[in-house]
Amino acid sequence: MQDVIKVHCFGCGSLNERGLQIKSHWAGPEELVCRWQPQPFHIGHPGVVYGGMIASVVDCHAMWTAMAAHCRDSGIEMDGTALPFAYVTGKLSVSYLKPAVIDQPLELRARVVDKGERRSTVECVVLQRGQECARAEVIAVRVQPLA
Ligand SMILES: CCCCCCCC(=O)SCCNC(=O)CCNC(=O)[C@H](O)C(C)(C)COP(=O)(O)OP(=O)(O)OC[C@H]1O[C@@H](n2cnc3c(N)ncnc32)[C@H](O)[C@@H]1OP(=O)(O)O
Repeated sequence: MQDVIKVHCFGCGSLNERGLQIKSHWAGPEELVCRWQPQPFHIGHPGVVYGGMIASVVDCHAMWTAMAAHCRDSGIEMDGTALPFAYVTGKLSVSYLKPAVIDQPLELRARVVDKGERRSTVECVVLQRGQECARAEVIAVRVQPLA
């Protein structure tokens, strides 16, 4: 999905060479998936991924989930042309359930579970080797495109 909209975002921006360059894609009618391989410098405790990095990946993937779901619901094509809106993070709440090891990829699975006029509540689970290591609830708020 990030292949068609090129941005500088630290999480997903293909134009940010120091960013995480995450990619989110639909995996079924409601769920978006993102796979991300932590790098050795994303470490917190020895061998364990720094929790703030997990929050960052969740944050960006959740915004894409809100954005993609809104485009789908509104019949807006994500074809590379500028979108008439942006989503920003209003709230990000992460529960860390198990340490995530640094040398294995993370899989994020997110979906919109509730939608207000401009707010989308996104639930995201973070899996490693099939085990849930974190779970998050993110509030994404639709705003005018940011310059
Ligand atoms: C393609 C690139 C992807 C980039 C992803 C980047 C992700 C980010 O890092 S974004 C940066 C971090 N976030 C920000 O800077 C946001 C800063 N905050 C703001 O700009 C504002 O407070 C903002 C826009 C969130 C809300 O302000 P405002 O537009 O006045 O909202 P308001 O009218 O009060 O509320 C709109 C809706 O959002 C909800 N809402 C707003 N803020 C919150 C919040 N903090 N918590 C929960 N719900 C909230 C309201 O309840 C309301 O819900 P509903 O649609 O159901 O009625």
